[in-house]
Order: sequence, then C-alpha cells, then structure tokens
Amino acid sequence: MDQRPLPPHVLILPIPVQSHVNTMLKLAELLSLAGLHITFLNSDNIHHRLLQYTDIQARFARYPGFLFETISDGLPADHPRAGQRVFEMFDSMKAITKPLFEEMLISGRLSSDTRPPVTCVIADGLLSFAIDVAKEIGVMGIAFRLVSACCFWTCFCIPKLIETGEVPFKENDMDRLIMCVPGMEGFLRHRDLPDFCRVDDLADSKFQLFKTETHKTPRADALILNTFEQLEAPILSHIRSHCPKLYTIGPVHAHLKTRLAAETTTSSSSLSSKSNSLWEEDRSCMTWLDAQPLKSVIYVSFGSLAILTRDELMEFWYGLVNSKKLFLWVIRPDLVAGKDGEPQIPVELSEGTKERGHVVGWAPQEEVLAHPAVGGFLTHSGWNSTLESIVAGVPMICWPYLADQQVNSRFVSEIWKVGLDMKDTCDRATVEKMVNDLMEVRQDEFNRSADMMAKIARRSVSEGGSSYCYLDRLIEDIRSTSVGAYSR
Ligand SMILES: O=c1ccn([C@@H]2O[C@H](COP(=O)(O)OP(=O)(O)O[C@H]3O[C@H](CO)[C@@H](O)[C@H](O)[C@H]3O)[C@@H](O)[C@H]2O)c(=O)[nH]1
Ligand SMILES: C[C@H]1CC[C@@H]2C(C(=O)O)=CO[C@@H](O)[C@@H]21
Repeated sequence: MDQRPLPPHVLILPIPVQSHVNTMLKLAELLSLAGLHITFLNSDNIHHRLLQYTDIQARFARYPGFLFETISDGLPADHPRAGQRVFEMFDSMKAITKPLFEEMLISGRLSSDTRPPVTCVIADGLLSFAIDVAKEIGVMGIAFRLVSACCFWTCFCIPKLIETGEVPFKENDMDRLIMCVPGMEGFLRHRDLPDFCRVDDLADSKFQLFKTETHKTPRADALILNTFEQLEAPILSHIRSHCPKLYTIGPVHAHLKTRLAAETTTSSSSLSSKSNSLWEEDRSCMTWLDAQPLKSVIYVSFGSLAILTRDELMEFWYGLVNSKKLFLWVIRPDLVAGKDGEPQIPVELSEGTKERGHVVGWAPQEEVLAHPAVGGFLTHSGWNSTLESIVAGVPMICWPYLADQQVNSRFVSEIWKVGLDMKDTCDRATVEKMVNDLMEVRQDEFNRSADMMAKIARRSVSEGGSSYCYLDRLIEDIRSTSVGAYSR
C-alpha cells in the first residue's frame, strides 16, 4: 500500500432541498478555499434547477479540485418535493439513492489518475446510510445536521419524551411545559415540539425517521452544526456529551462571506457568495426597497417548502394590508395549495397592496435582509432564514410550519428575544397586531436586542471567533485523517 499521504478529497451529500443544498454548497466553497478536493453530489432534479437559475458552474470553476456529480433522489420528475410530501424523499433515497451511492463509493469511480480517492464523507445528518458506507470503505464520516442545536437536541431526546409519556400527547394542553429535555425545562411547551410529535401513533413514519436518524448521529466520526457557541451554548454542552466531536461553524452564510472577503485574489471580491436559488430571483424588490424609508418595510417569506392554504394566505394578506405598514412578500409559484386559477382578489386587498406592498416569486433574501429599509421579517422560522435574520439584525415574527420551525420560533421569542412567536394562529387581527408591535410599538426594544445578537454572530465568524476556529479545526482534522484513510 502506497503510504504517501492522500490529499483530502471530501464527498458532500445534501438532502436535495433548497436550504440544505444552499448551506452545504457554502460549506463546500469554504473547504475549497482551503484547497481541499470536493465532489458535491446533487440530485438530478436539483442540479438541473441550479444550472437553470444560477451561475454555479462558473462560480465553482475557480476551484480546480471541485467537481459536481449527480445521483437520483428516487422520486418521479413531477413530484412536488414540497410541503409535508417532502418527507417521501427519505423512503425513495433509502431505496434508490443508497445503493447507487454505495456503488459510487465502493467502485472508486470518483477517483482517477488526476483525482485522489474520497478520504472523507460529509452527509446530511438525516442520511445515516452515507456514514455507514464511509465506515465500510474506511474513511471519515461526518454528519452535517442543517437545523439548530436546540432542534437537534429535542430530536435526540425523543426516546425520553416517549419514556415519560409526553409523546403522544395525552391531553390537548399544548401550553403544558415539557420537563424531560435537559436545558429546556423552563420554557419548552408541548406546542413547541417539532410538528412530527403531534401524532397519536408513534409508528408514524416521519416521527420514526427523526427518532431513528437522530439517534444514529453519534455513530458518525463527527457532527457539524450551522450555529455558533454563544447562541446555543447550554444546549451544545448537552449534545457534546453524546457527540464529543462537534464543530459549530455557523452562521455558514456569513462565514463564507468573511472568508471570501479576506481572499486577496480580485476574482473572489467580484464573486460575492451568491445564493444558490432554485427559483428565478426577481430583483425588482431591491429597486423598490431603495425607495422606502429606513426600517419601514416588513419582509415576508415562508422559505422553500411551506405550503399555505388559500385561507391562510388571505389572513396574512388582510393582516399586512390592515397594518398599514409597507411589506415585501415572497409568494413562491408553489406556495398556495390547490391554486386552481386566480379567484377574484378583494378590491381592498389589491388597492392596499398597490399602495404599500411589493410581491415577488423569489427574492435575493440575504440582500433583502441586509437592506436598510427592512425593519422586520415575518418568517416560518426555517433555520437558514432565522440565522440570516440574526446576522442582519432584523427582528422576526415567527409562524412555524413544520419540524424544527416550532422549536426555533420558541427560542427566537423566549430565549434570544429577537422576535415574536405567532405559533398555531393565523388570523388577520393577530397578524396586524404583531406587525405593529414589531415595527412600531416595541421596535426600539427588538432592534436593541437584534443588534446585540448580530454583533455576536458576526464576531463568531471573524478571525479568532469560535466558528472561525472550529472550521479551521474541522479542515485540519479532515487533512490528518486523510493520511490514514482506507487503512482503518
Ligand atoms: O425568496 C426567497 C426565500 C428564501 N430564500 C432562501 O432560501 C433559504 C430558506 O431556508 P430556510 O429558511 O431554512 O427554510 P426552508 O427552505 O423551509 O428550509 C428547510 O430546511 C431547513 C434547514 O434544515 C429547516 O430549518 C427548515 O425548517 C426546512 O423547511 C434561505 O437561505 C433563504 O435565504 C431566498 O433566497 N429567497
Ligand atoms: C427539509 C426537511 C427535511 C429534514 C430537515 C430537518 C432536519 O432535521 O434536518 C427537519 O425538518 C425540515 O426542517 C428539513
């Protein structure tokens, strides 16, 4: 066996959905900046959409060791890949993607005379099969779970929730406190648990997926989380007692910006870390924002997967118009369920929107949140949106839709105090009141808190910050384990 150290070659496997791909592409670029070889394994569906709406090939061409590969997600081309149906992907990936992935790694066809063999696998934290394959071929297997530490830890405590009878819910007292999740005893209620805990039958496939996959995480050689120490310290210490090799490198989007800015080559300065959008961005919103007063606009977006009923859409719409505040709203082409034709929009809504609103199908969200005219964010509490809002110092109104969003919204309002939790309600009066509380009545209070948290977040990804140091340590560990790869 040739004992010369193998150059590090990392294979990255995301769950094929917008936010996971987006964040893992940013990690891939951070590792490429450090000179590591990267093979990024997208699904055919995602790869096609990235080529359609981004300059992804050109952007990554500057990294000679970077290569895109594709693999089937096992779903039919016309599958919606959104809403609760997104979870069907896990069955198809286990049935179809897993054997293809295994063959890809074991056959060694990702290496050649000019490309070293894979020496490390970084896989989405819910794809434990990829860690098993990494072990099989004797290379480092790292889980990257794309949710908050508080959500990860809540999922990790699912067996305790079952043991103590907290799940399934016995009574419908959704405000009863949960006392068996260490670190969350004083404020986590039943309604704040991930939505897949709201089941009567524990054999529910989504419930079992999160319970099983989360509990397999310690089998990985290490765990990466997109968070920063100062944001979730108490929870991170609980996680480290089970996953001692834990790298907190977030907010990843801000971390990449910092490292690209530090690059001396002129090409990197022109290559701002663009978003990796799967929809066409409508930049008219930036021109519209330029014409608005400071902190006068509430930005509204429910991420890439949430699906609203028509009634929910109307309640948000009336609440926004009745608040008399300016609003910028992302209404994705597939946001509203059963959009069979465009029923008549009430005149008071169309008039109010014409006067104070701007609607786009997809926005350059990081740029929007950084715009001085934006004073608030009505969000579904997806983890990337939450981190982007924290870094931008923009207070939030949280209307969680699924999974981790319920936990995130509770932390935003009760622990980090950078917003309001609108969980489990959707009526125009509440929307109007919360928008006015955030944008007017309590604006100074939330801005002070949000500004403080933004400074801490930015410091963590600056040189010498906790996330900056953890990323350096991750890169060093990948390099050193590459030496012993294939001989484990
Ligand atoms: O008009 C838009 C709207 C969103 N975004 C971006 O899309 C991403 C959305 O990510 P996120 O806020 O995390 O929401 P989801 O797309 O819903 O993400 C899924 O995956 C996340 C990470 O696991 C989870 O936290 C969420 O709950 C889950 O729904 C963010 O980076 C946004 O900047 C845009 O660029 N333009
Ligand atoms: C897109 C969904 C698939 C799983 C993700 C997740 C996680 O724990 O990684 C939680 O639910 C959703 O937010 C994500």
